[in-house]
Amino acid sequence: MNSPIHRTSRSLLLSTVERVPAAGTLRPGQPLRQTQEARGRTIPEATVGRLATYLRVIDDILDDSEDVISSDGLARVCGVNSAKLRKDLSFLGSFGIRGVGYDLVNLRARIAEVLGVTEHRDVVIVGLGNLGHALAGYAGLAARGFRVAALFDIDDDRLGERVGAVSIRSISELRGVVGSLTAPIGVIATPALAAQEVADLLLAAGVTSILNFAPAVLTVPCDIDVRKVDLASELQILSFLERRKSGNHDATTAREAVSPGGAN
Ligand SMILES: NC(=O)c1ccc[n+]([C@@H]2O[C@H](COP(=O)([O-])OP(=O)(O)OC[C@H]3O[C@@H](n4cnc5c(N)ncnc54)[C@H](O)[C@@H]3O)[C@@H](O)[C@H]2O)c1
Repeated sequence: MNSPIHRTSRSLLLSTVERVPAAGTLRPGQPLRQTQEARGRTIPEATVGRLATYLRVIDDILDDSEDVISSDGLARVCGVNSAKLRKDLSFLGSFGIRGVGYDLVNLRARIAEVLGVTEHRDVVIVGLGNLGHALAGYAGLAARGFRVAALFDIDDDRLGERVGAVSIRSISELRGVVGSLTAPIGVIATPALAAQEVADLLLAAGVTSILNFAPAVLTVPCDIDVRKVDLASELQILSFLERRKSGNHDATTAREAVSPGGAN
């Protein structure tokens, strides 16, 4: 692979943006209008992370048959302050109904569009051990707009085993199966030593977004997005912040550096 550059973080370019009418002019159920104005606006990565939280919370609220909520109320249930929520949502357009609150149906549609989950997005999981099984069987994926489209493992003993509605296939089938999907996200749940090899297979099959659970740094071209999930690192950060509570100066001054988003 030419000029490999490892990437784990960047701001996200909002390239297919439409801007909705100004606050007070949007009625519940009114379709969003497209303008040129917001094309190319950059959404900070921390905001994107919080948008996912807002989407989940809005789904819960809509399940309770509420379709309008005040800005303070939405901020409270999302666990952020209302200034931050308003700033985040300003990247999407305006959804406020003056004196009433947010139109949740339109707001949900807009967030889902920005996150690319208006239709189910395919996910393929490689490595169906303990973690892979848990991920593949996680009902929350479907609820949040993702479809487990294919499962792959190198272990012959696992082939054909069903996890939910999907059978585990041989890793040798990955290229053909994944190549037939539309913009799938690849999830790596193999041992660390196999992670780079698996990433290379996913890239060769056309995958451009990878969620890596293996404790390994992946080398990928600069146009590939890699997100890493590391439970142990998160625990280490909490451990670090725990020191802060006991008055440790280093932890106090570095808090912003480890928790820039602060949404969760
Ligand atoms: N990010 C986190 O928070 C977190 C938490 C737990 C585990 N992990 C990591 O997730 C990975 C999986 O953990 P686990 O407990 O499920 O391990 P596991 O040993 O139970 O499962 C690993 C699976 O990967 C398969 N595999 C190995 N090489 C492969 C290859 N080249 N192609 C396809 N499949 C391959 C194995 O056959 C096995 O089924 C490990 O790297 C572990 O360190 C991360």
